[in-house]
Amino acid sequence: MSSPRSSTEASASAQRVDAAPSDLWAACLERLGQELPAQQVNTWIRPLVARVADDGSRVTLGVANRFKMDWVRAQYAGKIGAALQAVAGRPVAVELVLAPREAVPRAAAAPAGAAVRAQALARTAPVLVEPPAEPAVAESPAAEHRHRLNPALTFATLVEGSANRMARAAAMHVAASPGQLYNPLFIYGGVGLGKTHLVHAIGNQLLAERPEAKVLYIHAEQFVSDVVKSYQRKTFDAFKQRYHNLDLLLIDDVQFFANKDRTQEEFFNAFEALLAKKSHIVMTSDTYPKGLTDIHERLVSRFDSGLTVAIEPPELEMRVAILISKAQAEGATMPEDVAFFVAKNVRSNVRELEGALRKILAYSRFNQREISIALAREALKDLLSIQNRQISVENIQKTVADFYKIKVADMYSRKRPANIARPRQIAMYLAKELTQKSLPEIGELFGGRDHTTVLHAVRKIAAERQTQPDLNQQLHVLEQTLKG
Ligand SMILES: Nc1ncnc2c1ncn2[C@@H]1O[C@H](COP(=O)(O)OP(=O)(O)OP(=O)(O)O)[C@@H](O)[C@H]1O
Repeated sequence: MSSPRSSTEASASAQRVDAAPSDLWAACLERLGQELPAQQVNTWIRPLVARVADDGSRVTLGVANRFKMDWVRAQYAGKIGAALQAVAGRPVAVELVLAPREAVPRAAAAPAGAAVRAQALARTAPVLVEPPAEPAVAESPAAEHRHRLNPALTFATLVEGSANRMARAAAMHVAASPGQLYNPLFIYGGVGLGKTHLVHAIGNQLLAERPEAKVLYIHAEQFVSDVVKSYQRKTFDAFKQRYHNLDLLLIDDVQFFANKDRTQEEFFNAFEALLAKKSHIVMTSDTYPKGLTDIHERLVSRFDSGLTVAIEPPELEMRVAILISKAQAEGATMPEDVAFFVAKNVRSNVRELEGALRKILAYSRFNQREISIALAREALKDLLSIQNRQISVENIQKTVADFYKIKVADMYSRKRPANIARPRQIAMYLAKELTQKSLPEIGELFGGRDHTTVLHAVRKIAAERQTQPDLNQQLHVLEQTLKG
């Protein structure tokens, strides 16, 4: 378990040093080390190549590439400025610049000379480094290509499991060879299952290999709003310039294009232009292409013309692996038995798992207690009681009966026509998935059926879900409805 945050906060505030210019960056790193998780400091801040002005009024930080520059600026510039001010005892200007390549060599390249020393020093010990041999190049906003990627969402931080194996493999293929196979790549699945994470990972991977690639991540709603603005301002040329010249377009939640004819037309144009120049398009949606409503057929058929892959809700073991890995990233250790306990109780999606983990970590830090099942139970008290209250077999039977327009009484009846038997099997499957009830208990609640009948239904629906997108989609809707 990580040490409680409160004690480090106390020592951080006591550590005002009025550092001399030559020690300023070292002191700043030390302070940030107390305020932020070690992983963040080591990944993003320690590798910066710092140059402190002689009078200590300004610190210039060399960043390896634009991508890192965007992230450091958005996430850490404010914190770095505040830490510098705290340790210097007066405001210190912070400037981010692109460091010449040789000042911050890429890991793969053989490092040489002063630049190596600078980087090695910057990585291992918080010291003031010499100014780079060549003047640093301040980034010009005009030259900056804003890809809007979140650098934290990478393949490395995406846990693999059977739920996302195929989508992940296809995504990695696209990142390695964009414009070739699987174009467009269409990824669909329920809420919070990692679609956005996966598309960011594609963009981040491509940029890591080819920093000059023109990559854009955009949410479909933002695309809609760009179309509207271009319409109002009559700036469609600029719009085309922006979207038609990309190497990789990552567009999230295309179901938002429904009923927006002009947007669909512009997207169709961008789509055709990008495919013609062998650029890659990756889309996500909450449903498979033919399940999209109010989107023109010509667009739907194009969505489906490359590879369409689903991301399923993660199975138990994958949920456990995600919890353990996310806890580790936060600098905490989650014992396996606790991870199993949480994963068994939080089944819906990864976003909810993350929420549960955050609660447990905060509860543990606040109370200065080790993470255990008892602590997790207390931390998740509200969530667990809501779940227990909401998902009952009766609730499932009613929801499924409503959805398929049959009578609730048919859930217990002996009737066998397919339009009744199938929803009943679906309800049994959901009862097994979403409640803690045993097979015999479920059988009892379905009109006193044998547990083998329930087992047969559960296996049948689980298998069909893998091969029938329609059924899978209906189950997603039912699950989301039941989980509220
Ligand atoms: N396999 C995974 N391993 C690690 N983290 C994951 C995984 N899947 C999802 N996550 C995390 O879960 C959270 C939700 O994922 P994400 O935003 O990608 O979901 P989504 O499918 O795009 O959801 P929505 O449809 O609501 O936009 C993110 O913080 C993401 O990093």
